[in-house]
Amino acid sequence: MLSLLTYAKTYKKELILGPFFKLLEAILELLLPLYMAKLIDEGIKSGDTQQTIKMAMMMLFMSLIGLVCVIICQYYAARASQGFGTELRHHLMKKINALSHSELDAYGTSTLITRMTNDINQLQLALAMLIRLVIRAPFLSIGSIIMAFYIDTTMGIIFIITIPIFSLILWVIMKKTVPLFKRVQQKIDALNETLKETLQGVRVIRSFSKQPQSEKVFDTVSDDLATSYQNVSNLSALLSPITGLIMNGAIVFILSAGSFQVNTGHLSSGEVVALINYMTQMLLALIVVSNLVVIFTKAFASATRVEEMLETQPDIVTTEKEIDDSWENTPLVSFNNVSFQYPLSRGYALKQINFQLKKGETLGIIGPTGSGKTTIAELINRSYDISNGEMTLNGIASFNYPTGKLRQHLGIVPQKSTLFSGTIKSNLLMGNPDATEEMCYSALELAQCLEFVTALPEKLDAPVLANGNNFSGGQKQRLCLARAIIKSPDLLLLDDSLSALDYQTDWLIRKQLRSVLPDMTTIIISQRLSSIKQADHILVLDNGKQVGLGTHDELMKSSDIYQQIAAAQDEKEVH
Ligand SMILES: Nc1ncnc2c1ncn2[C@@H]1O[C@H](COP(=O)(O)OP(=O)(O)OP(=O)(O)O)[C@@H](O)[C@H]1O
Repeated sequence: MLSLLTYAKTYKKELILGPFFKLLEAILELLLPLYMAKLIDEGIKSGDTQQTIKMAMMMLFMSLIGLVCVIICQYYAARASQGFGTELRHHLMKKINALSHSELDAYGTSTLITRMTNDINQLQLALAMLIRLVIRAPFLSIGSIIMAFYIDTTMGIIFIITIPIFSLILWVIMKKTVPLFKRVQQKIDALNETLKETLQGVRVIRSFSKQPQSEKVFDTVSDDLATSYQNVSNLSALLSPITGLIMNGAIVFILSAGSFQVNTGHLSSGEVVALINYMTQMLLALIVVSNLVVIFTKAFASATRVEEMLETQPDIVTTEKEIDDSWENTPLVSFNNVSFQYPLSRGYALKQINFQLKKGETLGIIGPTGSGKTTIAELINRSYDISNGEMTLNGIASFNYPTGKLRQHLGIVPQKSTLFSGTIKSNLLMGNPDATEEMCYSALELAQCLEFVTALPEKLDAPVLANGNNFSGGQKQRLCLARAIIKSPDLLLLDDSLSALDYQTDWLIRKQLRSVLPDMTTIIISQRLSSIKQADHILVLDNGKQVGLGTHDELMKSSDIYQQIAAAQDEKEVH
């Protein structure tokens, strides 16, 4: 947990001055009961009005100074804790962006969200409390004991006896709550996961009228979280009454022993009032300590989860070597006996794949569902690294190609169209932040979406809802294509990304791409033969194996599977 404090290093001043001002306030608070005793013994009891007013004014003045110190401390605590949280979130986001797809799959989206929000909030709270209370509370507890000894040794011993009893109770409760807090965090992850799935699939759930079942699943997960919270709360709730019981018992003892000592002349009544004040101060300080224990227990569980992420070493290693970044080399893309196995999966998704692609050429990839087509795109993008064989891009072995540089040359249109909330323009600028309006319109024209975008009243500034939910499947695909084209990539990868379009639009897009960007190397993954028929090379996959490579005419003679696909699609077109 301490290692995370490095993210607060820019707030050294706040981390030192915050506790310092709180300490000043605690010293003043510790002196107040002494003045109270003087006010009673030397002022009220002796009927000395001047001394009473003097002491009262002194107490008021000290309280006002204390108030100023508290305000300054709160300010520093807020600055440091919020700044620390922001810094931590920034580094966590950076780490998430550096993780490979397999690592992200292993964590899951929900836990990433919980760690980014709930866990960092807990850590922010812990830092604020550290500044505000971690010195003040023990200082007040110890100071109260010293002041009690200063007034009367016997009374000081009563203060001392309460400490180990209290600490034992704290220790027992803490030992039991730490694992429960960890469980609560896991349940929050589970709730987020269910919520995410339900919201993402809300249309499907409604279309199948499965709302009652979906609510039942949600209720189960929600009840589970409530039960875990209840278990923790039941234990934590024991803290206040137990500490209150012990301390109030001690006050009763002070009162009875004190009244006896007042009668024998060993203590003044003002000193008994001061002792009760010190006992109350210690009581409150110890309750604060117990609350701090709860806050730090939660923060400890959160810190472990945040540290785990920050310490994860991305399995896609990128070197910073100087490389030839020209994308003029031949072959531009080469697979040499490439095999690949997804982490945690049993078999190979791709086995011994071989093909070469020159600049400006087009490769079509076809094959039944699950045959490994998307996996090839994932390997080229270095979302995953190959397991065996050799893959070169621009003549450089993939392992040596820094991912950041590599991806600048790629334009990928994924199978699942993903748009982000904002405007059409903001989505296009993701492809090329420097693109002018003219470039935006040219890309939209190439992707055959100029017509529907210009028909919108706001045109390029038309709003895009989260996931592009205000556009049709085909419109989303074309906007994603425009986003990829606008960066003028050296290699365009279309992963079944024109499937929602009619044959005419699909054909028009390919024709336009060929005539406007003749030098662009393209890989078209498709289930439709018509989309890849014209390609310079066609790779046929079946169950991860390469079962054909050639032109359409060659494959029509040599590949059984290709012939079967052609026959099936011909038949479909006839029907
Ligand atoms: N993230 C993953 N983890 C484990 N296995 C995966 C993962 N993604 C895909 N696979 C498996 O790898 C194989 C190839 O999947 P891939 O997505 O490449 O097929 P595809 O030919 O693109 O299929 P489709 O035409 O349906 O999109 C499948 O058996 C699939 O179950």
